[in-house]
Amino acid sequence: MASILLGLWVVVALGFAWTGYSGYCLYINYLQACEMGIPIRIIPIDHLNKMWLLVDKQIVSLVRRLPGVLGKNNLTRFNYRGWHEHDRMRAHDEMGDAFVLVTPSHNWLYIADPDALISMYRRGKDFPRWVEITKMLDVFGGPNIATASGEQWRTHRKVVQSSLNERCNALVWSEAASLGDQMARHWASKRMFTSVGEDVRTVSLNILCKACFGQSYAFQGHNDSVPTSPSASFRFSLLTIMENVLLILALRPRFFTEPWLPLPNAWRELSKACITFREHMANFYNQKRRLLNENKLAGDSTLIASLARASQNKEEGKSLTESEVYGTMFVVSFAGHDTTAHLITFAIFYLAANSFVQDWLSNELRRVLGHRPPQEWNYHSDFPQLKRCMAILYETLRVKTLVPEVKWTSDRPQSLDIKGRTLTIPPETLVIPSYIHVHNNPRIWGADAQEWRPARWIAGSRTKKSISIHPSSCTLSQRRDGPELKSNLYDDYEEEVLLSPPSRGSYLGWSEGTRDCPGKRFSQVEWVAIMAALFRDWKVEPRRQGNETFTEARTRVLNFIDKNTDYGGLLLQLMHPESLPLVWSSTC
Ligand code: HEM
Repeated sequence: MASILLGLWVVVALGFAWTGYSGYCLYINYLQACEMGIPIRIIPIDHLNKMWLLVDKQIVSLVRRLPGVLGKNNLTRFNYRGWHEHDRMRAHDEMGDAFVLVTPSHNWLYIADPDALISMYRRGKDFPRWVEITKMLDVFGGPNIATASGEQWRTHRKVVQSSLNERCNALVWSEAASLGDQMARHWASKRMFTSVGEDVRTVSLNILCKACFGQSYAFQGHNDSVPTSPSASFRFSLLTIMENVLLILALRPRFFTEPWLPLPNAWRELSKACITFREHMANFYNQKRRLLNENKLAGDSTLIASLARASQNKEEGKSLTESEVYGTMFVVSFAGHDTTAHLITFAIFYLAANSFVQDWLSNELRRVLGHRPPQEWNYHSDFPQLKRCMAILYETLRVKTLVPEVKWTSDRPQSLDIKGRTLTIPPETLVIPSYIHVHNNPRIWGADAQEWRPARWIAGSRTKKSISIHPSSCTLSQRRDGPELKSNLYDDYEEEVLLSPPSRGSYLGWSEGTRDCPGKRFSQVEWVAIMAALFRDWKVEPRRQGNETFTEARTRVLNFIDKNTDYGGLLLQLMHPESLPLVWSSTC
């Protein structure tokens, strides 16, 4: 009894001590934030407190039920993952181009001025990535390309970039076209389907496995897939890990593999997945290392071959440890497949709600690809012509920017000009590009900035004069004056030009500066080939409910996208796409 009381007393005392210490840190951070002279909001818990990450939304939704200010305050507005997705433009509209959220751990400075952002990206040394956030990704080894900094990061970046080359892109193209085609046929065989989220993830993971790890898998639809072969189990283990990524990042894989812990069955499955994933990574790596030692790796430029070479490199500053190799394999798997997959899922739902955009897209696909089967599509000649496919990618990533970024000032104060005023930012301040505000700003994108309208990225003959100089010189009104989609008037294909973003700093989908996304081209090639395979000969619609008209169904889909956009794990995604059934049919 005495020991229980003592235990309770210790817990309560620790609770008080922690609260007192948090309050003190919050006060110090508040004083520092005041020095910037910009609007301030105070929140009690840091966004990236690991335990908070697991329960933030549940707790906030409970607190919201309380009456008055108890339920409506800074905690319920700003203190959970993805708050900005729900708040949209409000915060910056209320507080201007820069404001700060004060937490006990750090001050979070949000910036929405594109000029200030681009100058921040250009000064990569003054505003490096805050690797503490990505360090969570060192779960299967590391440091890796996403978590290292300085010289160590440069070595990682060179290795990864050297393998994500044009040869890799050509491989991505043919694999994506073939798998996209298999997926389209699978959906057509069901006609009504709900597995878009899982199937698209399978396809994008298979492409990544082929292009980066040299492992080829045929498409298997969701529920049809049983991990029968050792190779397929790699894919399943990675998918299981991705689905539970937050749990793994918070508790680490070791927790799940401790045999003596009484874990629920679902967690035991996760434990198996972690072990299997590790075994596969080791097999892939050892296989390449053996080939390298036997001088049989020449001509293999896959990521895993480059990693094996780097691990055997004896030159100082150019070699990677085995743990770094595994860390990079995991991070590239994570960064390279969920991103594209979530974006394609959004696009399929947008297209289901916009049949005239599907017609616009398939006109281009038929003109460029004719009746050629996917295995005859050519990366070098076909890909650059599929501008409408790219427009749909740019537009989807504009309205659904998946990857949140965090930079910081490290151990020094930094100054940054924001709309003609120089802001002095204290050391250790986190700096967040407010991409939602930048990407939805009507002053940059026009009055319809909040709408998903891919044609804004295409300039046609009516804008020919300005586009013949340079696409990015196209003005806002010329962008708005793009091809009239609904009537499909526009057949003067020769003159279509894919536009660049209106100005630097106005489009942040793949980030900017030295730490931008090295997989940008990979994802573009993958996207275009999948879209081509899906929409040249097929179309998608929402399954109608009762006597619902097309317009009513369209509104339902658009509302569904709005309501279900959230951070499931670390990325923005469409939650529960399976709850809105779609119909897939041939247009031939
Ligand atoms: C549409 C798909 C994609 C989007 C929107 C995207 C976006 C981004 C963004 C915004 C960053 C910077 C994150 C930060 O600063 O914290 C990033 C980094 C990264 N991305 Fe992507 N990405 C995509 C696809 C890919 C693919 C296909 C790969 C690999 C095959 C990849 C590999 C990486 C890696 C390794 C990094 C870390 C780079 C570094 O720290 O130097 N990404 N990505």
